[in-house]
Amino acid sequence: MAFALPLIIVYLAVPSLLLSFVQRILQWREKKAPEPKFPGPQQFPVVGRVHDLPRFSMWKKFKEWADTHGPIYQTSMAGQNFVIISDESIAEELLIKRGHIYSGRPQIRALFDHKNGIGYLALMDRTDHWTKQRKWVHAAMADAHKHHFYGHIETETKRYLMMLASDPVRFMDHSREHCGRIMSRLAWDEASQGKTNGESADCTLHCMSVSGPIVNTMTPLWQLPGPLNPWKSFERKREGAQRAWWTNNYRVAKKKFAKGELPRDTWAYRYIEQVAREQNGSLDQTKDQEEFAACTIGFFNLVGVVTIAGPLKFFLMAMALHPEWQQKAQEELDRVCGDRMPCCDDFAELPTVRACLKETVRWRSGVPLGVPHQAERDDEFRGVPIKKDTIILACEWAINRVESKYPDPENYRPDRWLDPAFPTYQEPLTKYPNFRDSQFGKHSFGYGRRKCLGMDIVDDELLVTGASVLWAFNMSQAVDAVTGEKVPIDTQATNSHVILEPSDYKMKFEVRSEKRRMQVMENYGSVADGLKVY
Ligand code: HEM
Repeated sequence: MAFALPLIIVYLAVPSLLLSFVQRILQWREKKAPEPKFPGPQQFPVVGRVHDLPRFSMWKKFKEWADTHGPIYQTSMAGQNFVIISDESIAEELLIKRGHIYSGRPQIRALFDHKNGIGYLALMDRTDHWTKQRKWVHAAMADAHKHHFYGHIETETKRYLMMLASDPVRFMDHSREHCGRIMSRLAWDEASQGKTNGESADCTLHCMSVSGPIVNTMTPLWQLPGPLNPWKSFERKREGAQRAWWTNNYRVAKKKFAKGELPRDTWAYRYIEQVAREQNGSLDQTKDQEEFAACTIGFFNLVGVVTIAGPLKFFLMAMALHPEWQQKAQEELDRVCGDRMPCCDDFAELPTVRACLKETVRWRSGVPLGVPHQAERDDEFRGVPIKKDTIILACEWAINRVESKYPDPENYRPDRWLDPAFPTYQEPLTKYPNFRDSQFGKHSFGYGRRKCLGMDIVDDELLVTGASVLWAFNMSQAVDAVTGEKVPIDTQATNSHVILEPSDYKMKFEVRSEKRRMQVMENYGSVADGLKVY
């Protein structure tokens, strides 16, 4: 790669220098007053401010700049303009009230055709494909939520508890697989694909993240010709395999539907039944129509894996580090559920458990930068012009640390959702806190036309899974066998993906009693026959 550095410099420098030279001449000729600007870090020629922006944990640098430059500031990176927001109400003004302007998505260099294509609902511009897929996913999610996901969350949680009881060391793997199994069951009646689903999601997220392929930051490298461009060939293979896998699952589901063997409580059933209805019973579809269907269901279920696995892993971490909150939540569970594993119907009676979950997502954001929006046309905000294509980042990490709303922001404080003395307290506690429609913390799920489509399942899945783990286990920090010391956990070490998971850490799970162990095993026994394991 010795040739790469001069090449990068040439690619970055020549067009940018030319552009800046021409702009200066034009400004000088027109004797224009400089345009008003938002404050922001000092910019340097060509690079803007890319040189000291870390690819990993970038959100911390954005928070640091917010502390200096305020709740809305601007910066640029190699010619791309950014507006960074660290205040919820400003984010709402731009991304909700002016959602008709700020709801595009920026180009991610290492992916093919995600803005106009059919593969990635969350990364499309507002095309017809996006409208169609978003509408379909929204309706499918709302309908499944009405039935609390048909009991599959509880069934899979019985398996998850058994895995934690028998193989606690691999709790990180079990946690992601658990989330993958639930989504794969709901999508295609194929829970056994949960592990593949998790791996596929993880790899896709790597490719779409700034911390992923270097071409996502050094974008001109993407133009290197064939043999010199490992990123393009990797992506072609990755995307091809993912599409083929989604399409195969869709076709298998279609065959099962035709034979009357596909369960009605799958998203594939919902889709195929609509096809049959619209075509007077015929299931004939062109290759493109099948691929569209496969991507709609495939991406929907892929995005639901790590988005929940990340917060679940941080929740387990928080419980290990905060025995006082673990105990409070367990007392609540013992009172409400006794010897019965918790379920969706216990929602109203478990405010402490919900507060611990909600605080987890505030304390360690699953999407710490938010998902970037892009200006679809020129605009002006507070007298400052915002040019078309500017990327708007509502930095979740910073928004979650606004002291006036979240006092003592660096610490894990579930009481902020339970105690009327805190600004984020909301009544009645039988309903709040929640993820779906709390007045506070809704920024974690984004804004306006691009708002998250998964909040319903987040409420159910995190509640049942989190409450059930607390019901079954005592959790604590691992202890070093040699020194007898607690093994420290780095709570900020993550994979730095756009949707992130904590890095591997160690902790201890002990079944709360022998009786509880028996219950965990019996629960698993009661569902094992109906579970697809291989
Ligand atoms: C705690 C868990 C989750 C968090 C914090 C979260 C957060 C987000 C955020 C910040 C966005 C971008 C919104 C914007 O651009 O303004 C988003 C979009 C999206 N989310 Fe979630 N999400 C979670 C779980 C899920 C789940 C479980 C699913 C599906 C099963 C899901 C499906 C989606 C989809 C499809 C979009 C794209 C919407 C669009 O671009 O039009 N999310 N989510």
